[in-house]
Amino acid sequence: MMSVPVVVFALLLAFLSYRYFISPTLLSPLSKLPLAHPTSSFSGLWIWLQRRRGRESRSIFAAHQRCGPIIRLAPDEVSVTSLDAVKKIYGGGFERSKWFEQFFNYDGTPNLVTTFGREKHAMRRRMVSQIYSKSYLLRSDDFEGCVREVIFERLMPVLDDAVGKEEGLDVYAIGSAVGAEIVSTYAFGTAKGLDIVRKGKEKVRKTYLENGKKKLLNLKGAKYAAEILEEECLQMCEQTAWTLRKQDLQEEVESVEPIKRPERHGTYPVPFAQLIEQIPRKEGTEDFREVLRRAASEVLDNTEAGRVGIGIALTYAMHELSQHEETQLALRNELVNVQPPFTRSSCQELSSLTALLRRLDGLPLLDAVVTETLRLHPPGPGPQRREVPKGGAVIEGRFIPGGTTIHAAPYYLHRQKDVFSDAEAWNPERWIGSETINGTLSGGQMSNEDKNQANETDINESEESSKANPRTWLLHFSKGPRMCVGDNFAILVLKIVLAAIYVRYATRVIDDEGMEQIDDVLGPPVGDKLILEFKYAD
Ligand code: HEM
Repeated sequence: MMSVPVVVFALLLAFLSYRYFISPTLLSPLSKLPLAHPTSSFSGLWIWLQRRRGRESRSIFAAHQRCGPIIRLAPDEVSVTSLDAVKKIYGGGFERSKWFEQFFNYDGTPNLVTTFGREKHAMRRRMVSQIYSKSYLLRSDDFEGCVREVIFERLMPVLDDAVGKEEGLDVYAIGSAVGAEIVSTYAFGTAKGLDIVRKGKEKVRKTYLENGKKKLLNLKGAKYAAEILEEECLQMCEQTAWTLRKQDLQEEVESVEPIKRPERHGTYPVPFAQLIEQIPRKEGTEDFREVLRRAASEVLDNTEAGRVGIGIALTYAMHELSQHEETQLALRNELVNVQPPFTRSSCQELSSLTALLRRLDGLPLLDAVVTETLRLHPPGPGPQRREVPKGGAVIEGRFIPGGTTIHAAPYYLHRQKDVFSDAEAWNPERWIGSETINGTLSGGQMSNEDKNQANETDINESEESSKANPRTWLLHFSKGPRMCVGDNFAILVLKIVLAAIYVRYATRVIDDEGMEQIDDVLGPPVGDKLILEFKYAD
């Protein structure tokens, strides 16, 4: 006769073996999928280790090359590389996985990234999608004002100062600062938004960038850094709200007793004004402090997206151009031929910057440089996690149960050998003459809504015709209803900054040690810097 403890132990062992080994390995619908690693069916250890060692995307890519377009990484995690699967997951609007909860700001105050649930998300997205659309930006005096101030009045003197200096300039730092500042000034107006780019702001710039890095990469002191950034952003919200209120009061007074209206100081805070007007009406929030916190959570997330996304893309575009002198010359040639001329001296005096932005947006080589940089060096190269909806879904002919984490990643979609020849080479030429989702080469100006439709069409293309149109494989802004809402903003900013730089300066590498991208969800340079030499172009 077995004693009671032995029976209990045996039952427990049987239950654990069933729950954690037999069921996931033999009975789960996922058991038919190829395994990224022999242990993937019953353990998440392998993929956890790859993540810890900073080899996530490279390891998953290698596993796909061995095992095909759909693989199991862990008992409840699947990765895909086929376009059909991407269409279903992202075009079908699968929810973001709980992993994204780390992007809440202010103790769980949501923003667009962390708004779960289709309807709630669509409602928040409608508040901002129009003011970030290309058609809006290219007609906006406020966007033009931000570009003029941040790029021509604040950035250019810093670059002029770097000319001829032996120590060169850290382009990763200044590019990240430009990315954050242009989003922040659009959100709060040039008078109240971030001011970290210009000469004399080196100390605040360094502190801001360090706090951003600590928060995002969860480095030592991340919590404290996050609190500082949150407090700073909330203060900008409070000051901007106060300015808006003063303007309203002023207008009330003026309508009774007309007096000369004072000049408005700086640009209008477009996204912030939109958020504080819409959040109470659409989300039913009466408490003004809560409205401010929600607006701050949104703007802080956008500003960080600008710092990271625009910062990384700018760094790699300039690194590649500094190594490809012939492309740098061809780009300058394209820029100096823009009519009316967009030359070194006319930059600051351009009477209509918007007209210039439109022309720059239509330049083939500039567009190709940006697209190729985002293909080979996507700022977020890693997996874009989604959750299979309740009831499950059929992906690549396999049934995937509801609740499974599923994803694709730009890193391996952008390296498909049968789509991109010589995929590891930076070759902007591959995009010249190719069709475009953003409508840039055809000179069109699509709104976000137009583009979402184009994206749908693009999502509905067959695998065969998609191979002929490599743009359909690009995932750097994701796809579908949860794709990046700032994509047009980011592309326009990248184009105007690169144009303003390369029409005026020539750059050369001084120190590019550690330029490989961190292999994680976000991919800044491992060395955390890129030092370039600046010279005035001939
Ligand atoms: C080159 C620059 C940028 C890149 C590569 C980029 C990339 C992305 C990607 C891949 C996503 C989807 C992430 C996922 O679901 O897994 C995303 C979402 C988002 N991005 Fe960007 N982004 C960039 C710049 C910006 C900027 C400047 C803004 C500021 C407005 C912004 C705002 C957002 C927001 C709000 C979302 C969430 C959209 C939603 O849930 O509906 N991004 N971005």
